[in-house]
Amino acid sequence: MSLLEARNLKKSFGTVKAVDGISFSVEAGEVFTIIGPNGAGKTTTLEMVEGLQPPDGGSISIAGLTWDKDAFAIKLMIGVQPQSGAMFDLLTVKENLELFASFYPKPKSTEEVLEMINLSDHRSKRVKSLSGGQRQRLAIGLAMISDPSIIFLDEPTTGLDPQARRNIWDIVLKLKELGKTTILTTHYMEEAEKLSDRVCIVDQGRIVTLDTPAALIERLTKEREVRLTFQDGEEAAKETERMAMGESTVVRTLREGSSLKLWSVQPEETLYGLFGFTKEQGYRVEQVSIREMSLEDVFIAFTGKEWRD
Ligand SMILES: Nc1ncnc2c1ncn2[C@@H]1O[C@H](COP(=O)(O)OP(=O)(O)OP(=O)(O)O)[C@@H](O)[C@H]1O
Repeated sequence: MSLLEARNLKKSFGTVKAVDGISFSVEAGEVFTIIGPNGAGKTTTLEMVEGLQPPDGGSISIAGLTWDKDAFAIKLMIGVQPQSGAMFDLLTVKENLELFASFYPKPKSTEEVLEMINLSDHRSKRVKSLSGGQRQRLAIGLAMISDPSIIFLDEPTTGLDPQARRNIWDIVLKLKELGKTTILTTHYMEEAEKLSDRVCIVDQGRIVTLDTPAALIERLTKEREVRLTFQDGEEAAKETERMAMGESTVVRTLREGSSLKLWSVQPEETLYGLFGFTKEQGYRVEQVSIREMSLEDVFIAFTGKEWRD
């Protein structure tokens, strides 16, 4: 049995089907990420699993327990990152942690949490004077203060700069090292790819696809984009394009001035052939790259839509 099972969850607001039959299971120790564009239904899904919104249909079980029968026991097992309005602005970081700790029978030590969220040096700062990234780290600290086995983080990095985002990633990875299970929502593909054991891509209230990031990328077409830029300008690019079009591994080409893009089913082999040709012709190649596929490509392949962060 999985640690958490959500089956056929549904939730509508008026005529909007926010969640339209979502099912997934999460294993102990996993970082499980729900990713999707704005309005995809991530928060609604998470809030139903967290017991904050009743589903219109479907079922949720956490360690075999259900919200209608075992709400108290589930609340002791899970930690939910509070919305920033739930923190006390005039209290210090440490005081907020101590206050939340007092709600639980066996909380984690405040010192240990301060260390985990890297706010030990800011323990005496009032919450109102924290930066956006520090507030988010405190919110994660508040989610872990009860020492839960499952931690829910709803878009913990939205609106943060890249460094602040990475600091949050470090905390998620530390939680994983401690054997905690983390359920995360995000609309940053890079984040989902870096942190998650498995990713569930949602769009319009439904699961588009669900698997490990590597397996999702592997499922994509075998075509890879190869780019070359020539020092010798347009003529070299044109001639190399003509040669490439004759290669059986090359699917299509696109040239812009002295830059050439081509899509190959065997990019390394194509490159050997191209280099043989350019050397023979005496063309100097300035830049070469093979573009790796990402989760963003998975989203585009499954939905036919462009991804927008
Ligand atoms: N309380 C509510 N009342 C009315 N409509 C709602 C409510 N909560 C969510 N919705 C609608 O349900 C849909 C899904 O919203 P949800 O917040 O779950 O998406 P999301 O994927 O978390 O989006 P975001 O990334 O913008 O937070 C949206 O169309 C949203 O407008």
